[in-house]
Amino acid sequence: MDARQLKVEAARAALAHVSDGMRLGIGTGTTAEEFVRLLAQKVATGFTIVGVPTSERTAILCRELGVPLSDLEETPELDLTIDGADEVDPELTLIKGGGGALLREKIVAAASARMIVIADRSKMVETLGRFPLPIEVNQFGLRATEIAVGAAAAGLGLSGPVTLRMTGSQPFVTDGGHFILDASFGRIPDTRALSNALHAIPGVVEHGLFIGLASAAIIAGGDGIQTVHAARKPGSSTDHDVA
Ligand SMILES: O=C[C@H](O)[C@H](O)[C@H](O)COP(=O)(O)O
Repeated sequence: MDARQLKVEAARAALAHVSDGMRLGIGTGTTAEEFVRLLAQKVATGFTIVGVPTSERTAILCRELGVPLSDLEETPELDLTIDGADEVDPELTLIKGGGGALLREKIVAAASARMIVIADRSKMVETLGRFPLPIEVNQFGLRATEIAVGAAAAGLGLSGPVTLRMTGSQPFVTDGGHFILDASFGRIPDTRALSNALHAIPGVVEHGLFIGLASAAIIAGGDGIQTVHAARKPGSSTDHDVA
């Protein structure tokens, strides 16, 4: 099975958790897009859901395929969010934001009673950090924020290049109008400490560590589907908690 087929299988397994009438957070990225395609097929047969997209990109695909949409103003509490991830560890702490949607994704996940992550097995790691950590920052004071991010990491014994994400010759701009710094710190043994340190920097809008948000991960591999459940009650401890 190729990588795309694995994403489709994870998305298909997640669809089984979607019930008629649900208020659904809809993620961003290539895996989430496979979910949208399958969801649209179900909607076409009369299945009723309302979706809150986590990016303009996802909203466009949903509209094209006829998936009914709402937003968090109209529908501030969601039953379930289905989203992809860049890395997933055994505790279901995630790195997200490879597609630049981490801020809206985190807001939507936090507004959901449950979050199910869908991914192919290549995203499972023992310790997060192989994938550079996306950090969404205000455009104002970019250089100062970049230096503060490096210093915060150094305080935790982490180091590595922090680079401004580009699209061609221009900085990548998120749906919220911010920039993204990609931080290649390598292994992140204490995700909560890094989360707290990054949140203490005024120019940091949000970061791509999702702690305590995922309830389950549906992981597709060549040998089938594995569902990993979170050990703790989701929402009881989030990445905004002080350690
Ligand atoms: O900002 C993008 C998101 O966090 C994506 O969910 C993540 O990058 C995974 O994307 P993909 O399914 O394309 O690997």
